[in-house]
Amino acid sequence: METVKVDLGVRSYQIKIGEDILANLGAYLQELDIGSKVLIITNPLVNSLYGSEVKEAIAKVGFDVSKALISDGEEYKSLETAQDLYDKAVGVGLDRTSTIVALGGGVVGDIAGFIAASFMRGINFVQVPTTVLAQVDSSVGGKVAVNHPQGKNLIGDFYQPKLVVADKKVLSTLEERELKAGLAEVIKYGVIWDQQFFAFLEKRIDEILNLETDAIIKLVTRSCEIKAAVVAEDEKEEGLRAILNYGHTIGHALEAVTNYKKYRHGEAVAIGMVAAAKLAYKRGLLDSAALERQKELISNFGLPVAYHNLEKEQIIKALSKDKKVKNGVIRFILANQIGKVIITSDLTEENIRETLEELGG
Ligand SMILES: NC(=O)c1ccc[n+]([C@@H]2O[C@H](COP(=O)([O-])OP(=O)(O)OC[C@H]3O[C@@H](n4cnc5c(N)ncnc54)[C@H](O)[C@@H]3O)[C@@H](O)[C@H]2O)c1
Ligand SMILES: O=C(O)C(=O)C[C@@H](O)[C@H](O)[C@H](O)COP(=O)(O)O
Ligand SMILES: [Zn+2]
Repeated sequence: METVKVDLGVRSYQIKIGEDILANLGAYLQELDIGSKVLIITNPLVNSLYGSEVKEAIAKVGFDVSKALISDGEEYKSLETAQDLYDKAVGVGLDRTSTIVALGGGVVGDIAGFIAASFMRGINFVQVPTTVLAQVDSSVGGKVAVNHPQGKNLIGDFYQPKLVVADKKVLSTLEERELKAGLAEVIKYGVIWDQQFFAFLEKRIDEILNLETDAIIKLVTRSCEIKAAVVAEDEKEEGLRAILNYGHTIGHALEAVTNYKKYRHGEAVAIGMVAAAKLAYKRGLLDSAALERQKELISNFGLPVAYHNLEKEQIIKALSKDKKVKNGVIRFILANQIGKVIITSDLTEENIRETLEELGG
């Protein structure tokens, strides 16, 4: 088993990564300083696949375990769903020593974390991510949130889990589209931080798409190491952490204008990364070879590199809701080579319009 530490002083925690480790979950929880009540938050699909195994693993060591199910889909990462979950938390009698376990992808993790952060002003939180995206990104770093109809993750907090347990085994049941969507965030790490990792991804496309254990464990571990390093340096996105938003400025706008229904988060980020690479090329930051390498890797992982049938002006309007906007100015994360990015607002509206035009399919 691999272990990655997220170094945050008293809020430090471990990410355990391995194959077939879910059965040990109860034992891992026993190592934490937590009370007897545990509420697992999951959705019907993940529950049908792993709910019993996880509940049993936790209950067999003596915890008092309940479960809450939320509807499956990004559109349910909402305040309405949160209200149902608060009702459940009160109903099963959680107290300040209780623990919420998020069992699912990023949607479950983000909303379960939001409940953990706010219920009784904060109770224990453990992430058991079951998608590639959640294992490499959303379960780590403490961004918890629900969406507002006009913008992604507009209501949320920074609230760290006490533990993350990523079991490679559960990825075998993922739909191909979900597997590929998660790989967009993995490509992101290569572009923002580690050109060798980017080259590893270019070389191991088939093994990764076939979920070969060595390649996947390496991919999840390296992604978590990079995210942990960034978060340890800037937990609350006062500076550096914004680089984890590479591809998200336009990506989030695409999700919002399509009511969170047309694109998986990773797909929108994939298109957003192509946009960011084109913008960087136009600004003379990035050479054409590095632009092409990004486009090619995104496309080789079966991810979209353009959008279709959307109004450019609507996307531009949605950009103004981005959380990186400061005093009305949009900030972009742009690469100046594979493995290095800068945060800049030095872009004209013309640059953005032109790029959206080119990406418009
Ligand atoms: N907090 C963060 O730092 C952060 C980072 C990246 C993304 N996110 C958020 O994460 C969300 C996207 O997460 P996602 O891509 O995991 O989507 P998701 O949570 O919607 O999961 C995708 C689909 O896979 C299913 N699923 C989950 N695990 C499965 C398994 N093991 N086998 C079969 N099916 C399974 C789910 O039921 C769902 O239908 C977005 O809301 C995004 O904003 C948050
Ligand atoms: O952890 C971060 O920081 C990220 O930006 C990771 C992103 O992949 C993720 O989608 C995040 O939820 C976006 O955050 P937001 O603050 O732009 O909503
Ligand atoms: Zn993301």
